[in-house]
Amino acid sequence: MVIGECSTSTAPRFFPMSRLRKDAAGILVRRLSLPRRSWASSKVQSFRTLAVRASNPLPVASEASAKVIDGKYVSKLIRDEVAAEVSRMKEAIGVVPGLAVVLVGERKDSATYVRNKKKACESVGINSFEVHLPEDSKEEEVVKFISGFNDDPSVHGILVQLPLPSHMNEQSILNAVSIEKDVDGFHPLNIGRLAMRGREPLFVPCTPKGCIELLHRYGISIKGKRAVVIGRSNIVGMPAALLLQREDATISIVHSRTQNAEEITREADIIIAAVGQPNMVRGSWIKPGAVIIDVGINPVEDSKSSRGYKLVGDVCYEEACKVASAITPVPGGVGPMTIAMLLSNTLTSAKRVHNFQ
Ligand SMILES: NC(=O)C1=CN([C@@H]2O[C@H](COP(=O)(O)OP(=O)(O)OC[C@H]3O[C@@H](n4cnc5c(N)ncnc54)[C@H](OP(=O)(O)O)[C@@H]3O)[C@@H](O)[C@H]2O)C=CC1
Ligand SMILES: Nc1nc(=O)c2c([nH]1)NC[C@@H]1CN(c3ccc(C(=O)N[C@@H](CCC(=O)O)C(=O)O)cc3)C=[N+]21
Repeated sequence: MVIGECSTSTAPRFFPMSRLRKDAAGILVRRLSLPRRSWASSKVQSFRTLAVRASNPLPVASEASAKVIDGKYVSKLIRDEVAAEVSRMKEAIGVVPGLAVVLVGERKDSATYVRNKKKACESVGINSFEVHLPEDSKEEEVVKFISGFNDDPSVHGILVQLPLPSHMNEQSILNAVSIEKDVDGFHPLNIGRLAMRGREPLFVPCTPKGCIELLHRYGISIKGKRAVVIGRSNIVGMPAALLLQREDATISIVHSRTQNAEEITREADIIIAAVGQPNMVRGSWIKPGAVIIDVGINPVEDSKSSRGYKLVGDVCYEEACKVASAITPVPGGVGPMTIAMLLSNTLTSAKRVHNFQ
């Protein structure tokens, strides 16, 4: 068996993509023009019923198939909104938001992510700046570039691509990013404010923010729900749990030392999986009707793909979609939302510094 393979038995009944797209478009486009809390349509309602069932499980037929939460589609909507705001701002006050990306080393995946971020900036009219430093750079050199971007008024957001080479102290480098330009939301002051009642961070980390945005845009209520976050990293799991808590969910966090991960996860109405273990969450871990947000991006061997590998999530999609009421795919789920949130945070930063409403 290939590492990370989960179910190869009965093929699940997927919604045809064309129908799904149409469905999602019908729901989401309408909702965008309304305040978030009053997004009400019969389609939203019927979807919500599915999600709410989670707290009162009903038997699910073997043919059951979860709704696909289409992150690619929603991220496109958000990018269109950002593009419209960027051009409105440019016309009104002549300011174009700018994002600086700092890449250190030669990791291929990091280089791809940075290239994608650059393309995404271009697509919405945000200026992008990039510095690429060699693997053996000194920490002070990285900090010097960050300081330059901190002082540059045409830069409104700074992102230091992670992971950094192992000889570098990630903490001191991230601390060097001005909190006003911390569009990744990784500065301890931003995270601290996220954790405190009545305090507002300047920026919320992009991936967790993207997860919550997907739940909102699909009309899935969070308040009072039991949510389990699998993973407690500083960049995904921990801020995801804090955000869910701010949305009035009751949270459990599962990590590598958790003894009864499956049992705890099976209690959840909402699962956010951010582990980095291909297909770890199996069908048996999921309460019928639960909503699943799969953050994991794991390359697994695939001789059928021209790249020699394919990307899979932390959740066994084929099994999960027979039990859950809704699920994000990998790819095409949380990943594109992360980039959309980065663009949105950069726009917010530029608006804030220029006091542009
Ligand atoms: N879609 C997107 O935009 C993004 C996707 N990712 C992906 O999300 C995944 C997680 O990323 P990241 O948070 O950075 O990863 P980290 O490796 O930093 O954290 C992984 C977390 O999972 C926990 N964990 C590891 N193994 C197990 C296990 N067997 N059971 C329970 N918990 C476990 C770890 O526990 P412990 O703390 O005890 O070590 C840790 O808290 C990766 O696949 C990554 O590629 C990441 C960022 C953005
Ligand atoms: N400072 C910093 N901020 C980050 O936000 C950050 C980081 N460092 N380091 C690495 C992780 C990972 N990450 C992803 C972003 C987009 C996709 C994405 O768009 N994925 C596509 C697939 C892309 C493909 O096919 O290769 C998808 O899921 O559909 C994935 C992963 C951001 N991260």
